[in-house]
Amino acid sequence: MIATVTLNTSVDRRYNVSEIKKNTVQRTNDYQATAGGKGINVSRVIKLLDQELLAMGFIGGFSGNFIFNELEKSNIKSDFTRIKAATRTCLNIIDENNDSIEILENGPKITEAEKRRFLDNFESKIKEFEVITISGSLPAGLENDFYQKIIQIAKMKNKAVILDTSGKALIAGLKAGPDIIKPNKNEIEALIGSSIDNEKDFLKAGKKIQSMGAKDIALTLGENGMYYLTEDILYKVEIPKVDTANVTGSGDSVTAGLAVAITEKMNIEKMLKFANACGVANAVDKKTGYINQKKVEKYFKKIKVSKI
Ligand SMILES: Nc1ncnc2c1ncn2[C@@H]1O[C@H](COP(=O)(O)OP(=O)(O)OP(=O)(O)O)[C@@H](O)[C@H]1O
Ligand SMILES: O=P(O)(O)OC[C@@]1(O)O[C@H](CO)[C@@H](O)[C@@H]1O
Repeated sequence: MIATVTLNTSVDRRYNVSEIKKNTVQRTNDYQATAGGKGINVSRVIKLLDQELLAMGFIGGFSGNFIFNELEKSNIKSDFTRIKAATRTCLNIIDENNDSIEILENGPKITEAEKRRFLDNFESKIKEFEVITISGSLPAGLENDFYQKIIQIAKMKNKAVILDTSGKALIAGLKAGPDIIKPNKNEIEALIGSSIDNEKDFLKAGKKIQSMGAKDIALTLGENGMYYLTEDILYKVEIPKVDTANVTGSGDSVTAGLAVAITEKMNIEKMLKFANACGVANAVDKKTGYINQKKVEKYFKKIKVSKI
């Protein structure tokens, strides 16, 4: 079974407007609230790919109940740690040209007792999991090494870990040796402090990040596909040009695809095609963190993976 860890869950609110304007009231009928936070998107996509999973993390307040109920409706098993503070809300406002503004709340304060309850519960369940995905920012009150602690628990039992986070949480998480990290361009540039403009730049950055503890690095590049670096091989993944509807959650769909690929023991080239097909399928759909299996199959056939 796959476990998804979302410590900073969120009610994601999408608003589509004709034009994003300042200093005026805008009304719309085209809006939606979804259960979100990166790992919740990962959970939904894993479920849409027909894999068994357990969603873990923190939820609190009405917004936390919303997330719990939405997962129940989708038949996604969850085992959240309830917190006193309320789960956050994140906004995504999209105009007719698909330009968007995202406003992300930092998230609730987690207490010492809540932290302990989560870690104890995670540790008690670890033997049930084959792959663990860990996604998103850390809510307030959690130290930067919290993901590191979770990964250490997983690696003690030889479980595969995919980590998708940024900044100090990523730097600390690397120390515990995640099997795959999934940064996007901004995240990897922030991590190494220089820009990545070509394969050579990525190879240099990737080797440095591997020396910090990561095994494989999946660098997602939006419409430009992905680079994937293992211990000794750099792969380039080329994806088809598509008309996008909402790219939010595409990275999470890639994480879901990677987790499913590991569970199904796909070879690396198939895994890269499959994960990117999930990313593209999410990008063409209006819903956040959502894929249609038929579209995944369609894009899978159009994706090219080459060794560099
Ligand atoms: N405009 C696009 N057209 C086609 N495919 C896309 C597009 N944007 C993203 N994808 C697919 O999704 C993958 C992940 O995208 P991206 O690099 O934007 O991730 P991300 O920034 O982590 O996303 P998010 O944080 O919103 O989940 C890409 O590698 C690609 O396969
Ligand atoms: O604050 P985080 O956890 O980094 O990001 C949260 C978030 O922007 O990521 C998802 C897209 O990947 C959205 O559904 C969600 O609201």
